[in-house]
Amino acid sequence: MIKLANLSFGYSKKSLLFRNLYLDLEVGHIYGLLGKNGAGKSTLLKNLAGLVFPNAGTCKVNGFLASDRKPAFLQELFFIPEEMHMPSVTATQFLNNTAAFYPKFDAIQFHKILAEFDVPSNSLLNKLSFGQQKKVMIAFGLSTNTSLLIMDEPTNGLDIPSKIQFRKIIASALTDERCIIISTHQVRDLDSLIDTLLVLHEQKIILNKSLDEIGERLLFSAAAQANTSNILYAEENSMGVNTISINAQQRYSKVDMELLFNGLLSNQAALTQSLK
Ligand SMILES: Nc1ncnc2c1ncn2[C@@H]1O[C@H](COP(=O)(O)OP(=O)(O)OP(=O)(O)O)[C@@H](O)[C@H]1O
Repeated sequence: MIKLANLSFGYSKKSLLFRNLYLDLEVGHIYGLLGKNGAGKSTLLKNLAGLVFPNAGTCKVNGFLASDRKPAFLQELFFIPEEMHMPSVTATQFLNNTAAFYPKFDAIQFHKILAEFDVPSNSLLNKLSFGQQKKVMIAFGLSTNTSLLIMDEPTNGLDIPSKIQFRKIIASALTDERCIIISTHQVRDLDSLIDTLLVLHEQKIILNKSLDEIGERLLFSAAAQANTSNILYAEENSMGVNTISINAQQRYSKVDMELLFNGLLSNQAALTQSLK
């Protein structure tokens, strides 16, 4: 559904944010996009949404060049940016004005998600709190039922119960016809939600792997001290040490995304080699 080929992009030609990027993403998945501050996560998402254009290479979504911004491309895409300017209309008025752009929009679903999030549909959007505004856009984005839903830092501004609800609502919205991409710094917010991890680092996608594959190849453990052989990365904490090692015995462990992300930044070669 998404194909980036040889994509290079920079806000100035002299300093590229991405160089010769290749990336294939499919429907039926929830991707989590991680990267350090300034790595270019939001910019990558904007390339996918056709909001900025590559300097070289192509970005195709559903077969359309994102930069062409054809109606058939736009009606299958919903992008929730990190920060939004909300109009002075109610959620119901927003639906009446905007839903027509999305042929698969489901108004019942919209009101249902708003109710689950406990957001009033008759208050002016620009008078809602930041977290409530986010919830309205998440509810709207999900209800468009577009084949591509992109969310940039969606949990930023949500309180703890809402984050739990967010995970539940997103998980239930995934279908075989839909691809959801979520960028965040709050790795824990993606727990039990994403199935594939993308890591953007130093102009490249250095990881694009399902959590199942990661768990097959790597073993994540916590111990009083590092006592396993084949340790690829270790982080000490007050309780002992968290490690990533080669999963030679095919044991099950839950992928610790934060540990893996830190490990990739400090021992990229060994970890990516083990994940090949
Ligand atoms: N419109 C713009 N014009 C020029 N430079 C920009 C613009 N938008 C972003 N940048 C620069 O591009 C780089 C990547 O920014 P981007 O927002 O994509 O990173 P990010 O990974 O999403 O960061 P964060 O995690 O801090 O949100 C930064 O150095 C930023 O200053």
